[in-house]
Amino acid sequence: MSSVASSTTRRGVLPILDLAVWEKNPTVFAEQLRIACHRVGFFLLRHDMPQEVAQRQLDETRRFFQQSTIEEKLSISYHNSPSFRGYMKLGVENTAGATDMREQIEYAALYSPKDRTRMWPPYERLKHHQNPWPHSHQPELQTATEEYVGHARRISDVIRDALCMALGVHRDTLDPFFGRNCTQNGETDNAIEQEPPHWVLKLINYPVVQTENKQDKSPKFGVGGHTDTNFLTLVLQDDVGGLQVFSEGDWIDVPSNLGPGVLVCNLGEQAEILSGGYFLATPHRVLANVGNKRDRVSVALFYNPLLSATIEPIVDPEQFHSPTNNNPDETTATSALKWERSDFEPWRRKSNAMLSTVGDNTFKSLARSHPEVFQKHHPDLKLLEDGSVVQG
Ligand SMILES: O=C(O)CCC(=O)C(=O)O
Ligand SMILES: [Fe+2]
Repeated sequence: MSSVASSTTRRGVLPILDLAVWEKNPTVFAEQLRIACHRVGFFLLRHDMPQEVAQRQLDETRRFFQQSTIEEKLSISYHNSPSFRGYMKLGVENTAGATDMREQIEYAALYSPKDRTRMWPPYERLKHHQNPWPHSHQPELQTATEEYVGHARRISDVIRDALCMALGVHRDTLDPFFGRNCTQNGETDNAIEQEPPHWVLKLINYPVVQTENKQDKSPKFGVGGHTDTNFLTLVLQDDVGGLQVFSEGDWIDVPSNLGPGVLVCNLGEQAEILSGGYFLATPHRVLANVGNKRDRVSVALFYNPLLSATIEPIVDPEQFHSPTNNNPDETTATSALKWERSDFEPWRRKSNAMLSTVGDNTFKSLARSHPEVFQKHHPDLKLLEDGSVVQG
């Protein structure tokens, strides 16, 4: 086994995978991925997009947050978007009851132009044909981001195929959940693809937090501990650091000195369910940016299936045996892992049980996180305690 794969079994060290291995030998890559996703749920990925594309994405993101006036930022406010897209200022999001110390812009997949104002099911209303770009003062943000998303989506498609191989099923098994084919700029080619996977992109800024009031001992986070609800997340980060992963009982630091040629990847709850629990949706958090000289910038692509897809296991957890590895050490490690998995519970939101249809779950999460946008744009709907959305 290569040194890359063996690093996957070292406690406290995040596995590092290389897409070049997938190109040369998909079986070897799938095996490394299987171990990473079963044991850790997080891995670093040397990717194959041009590094300039990734660097430009970070630079344009930083420029937006550092150089725009508040009026320019608010000109693309998510308040004006029925599909919850646009700029969110510091303090509007919270995780586990604490305010996240970050500001962000949220973009998402593009769909065919159509009036979806009062459509049913409500998730149809998330399908927009436009994202709010800062055209007047930073048109480069759109160009950079669309190019970046095209690559990040293509890489996500590859990882999806590799995850199928890792589970011992045919590599197109997940196609009905995601559709196939995407164009370079992340937009839909309707001739080939009726509906795109519902990717969401967050451009995030974690401002330097001044060490405030000594009396206030409550820990602050850029984003508090959580598991992602989507299938796969790709994070491009600058070199400031602060991202941590909960693995084998400890919070471990994600290295931030590897440059824009490396993406941080993690699996979300949809991948855990689709794999019958074999892959982990691992808790992670970002420490508040205290004591650093610069803001931290990251760009997270949340790769989701089609909004209409229903998430259920594609492998039978009872029947499932590791497809390529019969090593008894691995079996022992796996049973230990199952026990440790209960440690994740504090970071799973109990009140936030996953709804099986991707669109229902996505709409519920957005409506819960942004009640004012929900009320403003969807006054005909009500969000019930259990997460269902009803008319009236
Ligand atoms: O900014 C990061 O590095 C990660 C952000 C994250 O985990 C999230 O937004 O879900
Ligand atoms: Fe996350």
